[in-house]
Amino acid sequence: MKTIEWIGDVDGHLRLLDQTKLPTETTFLDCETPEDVYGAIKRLSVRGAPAIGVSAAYGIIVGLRDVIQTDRATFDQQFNKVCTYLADSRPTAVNLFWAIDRMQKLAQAESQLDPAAMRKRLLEEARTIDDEDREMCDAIGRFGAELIPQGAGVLTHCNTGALATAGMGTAFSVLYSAHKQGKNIHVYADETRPLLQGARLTAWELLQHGIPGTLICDSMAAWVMKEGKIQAVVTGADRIAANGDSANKIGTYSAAVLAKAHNIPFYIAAPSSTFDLSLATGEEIPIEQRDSAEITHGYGKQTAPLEIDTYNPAFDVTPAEYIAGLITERGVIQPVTTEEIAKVIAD
Ligand SMILES: CSC[C@@H](O)[C@@H](O)C(=O)COP(=O)(O)O
Repeated sequence: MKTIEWIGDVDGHLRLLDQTKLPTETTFLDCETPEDVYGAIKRLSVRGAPAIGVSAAYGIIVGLRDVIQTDRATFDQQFNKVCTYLADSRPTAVNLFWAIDRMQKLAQAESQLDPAAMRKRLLEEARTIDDEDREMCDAIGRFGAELIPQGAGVLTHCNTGALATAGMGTAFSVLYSAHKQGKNIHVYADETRPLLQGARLTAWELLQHGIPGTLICDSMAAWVMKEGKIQAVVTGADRIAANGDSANKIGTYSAAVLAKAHNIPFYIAAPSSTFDLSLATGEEIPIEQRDSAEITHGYGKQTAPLEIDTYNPAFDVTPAEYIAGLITERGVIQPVTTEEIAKVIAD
C-alpha cells in the first residue's frame, strides 16, 4: 500500500492514502487539481515533512495540464502560480519549500524546452525526489540502528514511518532496521495530542511490521522513563536550523527535556532535505498554529467548553543541547553543533 503514488503517465494524477481516516478506514484520494493537493496537505490527509515535499512536487504537475499547448512564457506563469500556491499549504516543514525550490530551479535551467517537454521533465524530477526520499530513509535506518542498544525500549513521538515519507520513514526507519537486525527492541509510541498521529498512525505501522510496541499517552512518558523502560528516544523533524535546533510535532521538546532528566539519549532522525541552513537558530523557524477545534473537539467529540480560550501550536523546537545526535542519510552528526552540521550538510 503506497502513501503517495503518481498514477499514469504525464497526464496522470496523484493518489494519496487519506491519513485522516486511519486506522479504521483505508481510503485513497485522487488529486486532479492543485486545490486537491493543497487541501490534502492542509487537512493532513498527507502529512510528515518528507511526504509533504514529495506530494507538492507531484502536485505541481497536476497544475500544468491546461498550459501544455501554450507558449513557454504562459507555461512559466502558471508554473510559478502553482508553486506559490502549494508553498502556502503549511509553514513549518521545510521539505515542502525544498521540493518546490528544486522544481523551480529545474524549470529555470531548462528554459529551452517547450511546455509539453518541460512538463514531462518536471514529472521525472518529481519521481526522482520520490525515489531519493526512499533511499534516504533506508540510509537513515542503517545509521540509526547502530545507536540502538540490544533489547532497548525506545520512545518515539508523532508518526515518522512510511506514512510520513516515500520510504520506510525517518525515526521509524531506525526502529524498523533495529527490529530487522534482531535487536529485540520494544517501541513506546506517544499518542501525540491533539491529532493522535502516534495512536492512529504509528501504532498502526508497528502492527503492520510486527514490531513489538506499546501505546502510551504523552503524559505518561516521564513515568515510563522513571520505571527504566526507555533506553533511547528517537523522533523525526520538520525543520532543523543551522545550529541543530529542531522543530518537530508539539510534545517533542517535552520528550527531550524528560530524556535529559533521566539521562537517556535523545536522537532526531531526518534527511538532509529537512535542514534549513539559512536559519541560524530555531528561533527563526515558523511554527504552524492550528484550529482550536482540534483541542476542543478531538476527532469530532466535544471535550471542552466552547467558551474557553485555546492555544494550538502544531510544532515546538527542541534546542540543540538536548539532542545527542542527528541521524541523517549521510551519517550521524555528533556532537550537534553548527560546525559539525555544516561539515555534513553544506554541499
Ligand atoms: C518523517 S516525519 C517528521 C515529522 O514531519 C513528524 O515527526 C511530524 O512532526 C509530522 O507532523 P504532522 O503535523 O503530522 O505533519
